[in-house]
Amino acid sequence: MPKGDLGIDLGTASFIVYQRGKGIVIFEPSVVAVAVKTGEIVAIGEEAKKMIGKTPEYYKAIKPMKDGVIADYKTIEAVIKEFIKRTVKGSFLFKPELVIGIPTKATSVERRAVFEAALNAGARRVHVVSEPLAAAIGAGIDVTKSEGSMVVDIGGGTTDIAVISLGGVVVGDSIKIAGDAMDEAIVRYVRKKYGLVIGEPTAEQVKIKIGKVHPDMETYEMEIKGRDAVTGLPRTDKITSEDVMETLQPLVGTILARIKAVLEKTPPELAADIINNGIILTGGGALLRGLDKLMAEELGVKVVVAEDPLTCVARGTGILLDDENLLKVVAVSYTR
Ligand SMILES: Nc1ncnc2c1ncn2[C@@H]1O[C@H](COP(=O)(O)OP(=O)(O)OP(=O)(O)O)[C@@H](O)[C@H]1O
Repeated sequence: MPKGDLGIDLGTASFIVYQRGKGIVIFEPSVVAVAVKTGEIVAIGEEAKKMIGKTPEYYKAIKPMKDGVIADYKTIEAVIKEFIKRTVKGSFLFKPELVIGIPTKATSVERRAVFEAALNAGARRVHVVSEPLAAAIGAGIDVTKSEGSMVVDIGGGTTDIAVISLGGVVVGDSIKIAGDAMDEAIVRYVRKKYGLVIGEPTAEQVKIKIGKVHPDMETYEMEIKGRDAVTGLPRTDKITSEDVMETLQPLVGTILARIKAVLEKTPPELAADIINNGIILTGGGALLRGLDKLMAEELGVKVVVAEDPLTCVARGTGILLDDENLLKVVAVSYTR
């Protein structure tokens, strides 16, 4: 494939684009600002995110990805078009080949819609690959082996659990409990315990900066700014890592229960491989302090956090741009 071809991770939290021969060239929040009257896209990513809550009446900020799936195909088409424009500068006739990660549970109709959106956006050929497979490839796993590997990808909208062998997902599950649900839980907790109304971006900062899910991890404190739930006036308060741990416990508990259920459905031979190789954690949620330790204790299996877990899917699609044989095994390809 020529340089300029793209690997794309359309995440609930971030859009990440890998350009062949260059590496990651776009890493933006998956937010789009649209003109209310015309429906025209006015900003994508960081610029659009800044407009949330501050947009004048004639702009609205939308998140075209919801719970890990594409909620708005027309916008995604425009987003892909914009990515092609930004990366394939100057060469108007060049139509890139795209590798796009899609959720495991995407139906054939949704897969087809991704393909249509990408072709309409100006792609020459489109390959779609299941996200946990792309994440595993990005994490350096040889997915074509008969040996089983387990990948748990904790993103913004979804947690994907997949047992992979011979280039496919043998057993898997996808649940709508991931980073966003954690942020929402922190918002509710702070309101209940401290009588303080905070926004989800503040909750996310708390989770990232001082969050933990294992008691052995160090405890920190953080000042949070919000609005008093009773008086409505702005005020600050303090939250600790222990608070976050208490808040996230039920969510992490559910994720662990679903991983256990997948392990129980895994054929014994592959389960033995997983015990030997451990579970690979990818996605932003993998960075939650103490999650690997908690998982290892609760599941009795070694847990490894992939290097740079946030970019595993995008780097996986990038590796596929360079490996046509692997692409044939793991992806579904379309040309008009
Ligand atoms: N250090 C951290 N600790 C805990 N969570 C983190 C950390 N860094 C990022 N996150 C969370 O990871 C999530 C984003 O992860 P990622 O980029 O893998 O998701 P995504 O691919 O966009 O979403 P999805 O896979 O659901 O479509 C966000 O919820 C973010 O808050």
